[in-house]
Amino acid sequence: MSAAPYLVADGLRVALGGRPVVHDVSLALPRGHLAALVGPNGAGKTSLLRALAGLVPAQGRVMLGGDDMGGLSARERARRFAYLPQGHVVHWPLPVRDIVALGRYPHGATDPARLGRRDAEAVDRAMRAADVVAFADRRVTALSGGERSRVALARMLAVEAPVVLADEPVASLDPYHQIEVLALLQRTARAGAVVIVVTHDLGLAARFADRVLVLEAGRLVGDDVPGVALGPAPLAEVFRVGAYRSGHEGQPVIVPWSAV
Ligand SMILES: Nc1ncnc2c1ncn2[C@@H]1O[C@H](COP(=O)(O)OP(=O)(O)OP(=O)(O)O)[C@@H](O)[C@H]1O
Repeated sequence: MSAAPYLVADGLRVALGGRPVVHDVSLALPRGHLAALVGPNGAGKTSLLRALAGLVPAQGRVMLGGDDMGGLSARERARRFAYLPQGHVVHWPLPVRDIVALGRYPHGATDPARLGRRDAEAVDRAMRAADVVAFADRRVTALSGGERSRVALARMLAVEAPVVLADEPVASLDPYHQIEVLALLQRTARAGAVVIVVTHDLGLAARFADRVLVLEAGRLVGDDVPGVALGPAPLAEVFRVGAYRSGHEGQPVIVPWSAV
């Protein structure tokens, strides 16, 4: 695992409706790392992810492996940045396999019924990883909310992009699948991707992230290992909570406990 920065953002600024919502954010993340992006409601987490993926106009620069992302076509960006939007639920009455196959669209696979071997293998890998093989042939509209979330995750994984940006991917999942999905995103990172996961679950962030990015009112106010970025002072100042703190199996345990 190389510690050299791979995804680099320099002075990112986003304004929405004429109001600045991301202020001068710079970060540098190596391949192999899972970063949790945390912060109170409205802090700008979604806006920052979308700016990294080039999905919202932003000032500043995003570099990937030394390449400036500013000059790339939308399709090339879509191959490099797999993005799972917040609360993404698929409403089209299509079979799960076809929805997952849409993840191969940036690679030129425009017809889910006629995938080439590499695309079909990527779709199978993604369906196995997200644990949706059992309902591969069912229409996605006939699945539960949590099952649909995993289909959306599989579609994102099928891109097999070097950067994975997942906005609250475990919000609607049961505890088993929350842990499974974060373990899966951690494995995706270990296999060489940069993974950024937005979450409000500080316990899961502490358990799975190599690094925690703390956003407050559009500014990056923390960027460190979980035990430091989610230490007592930032929890009180940024999140206005006190927490029970311990350790288990070498990982920090942080359970938000009281409003302060
Ligand atoms: N289309 C928009 N036009 C104007 N302001 C917007 C728009 N979308 C979001 N905002 C504002 O931008 C700020 C950042 O929103 P963003 O969704 O990035 O925050 P967030 O940290 O992801 O929030 P949450 O945790 O609630 O999902 C908020 O103050 C929000 O009200």
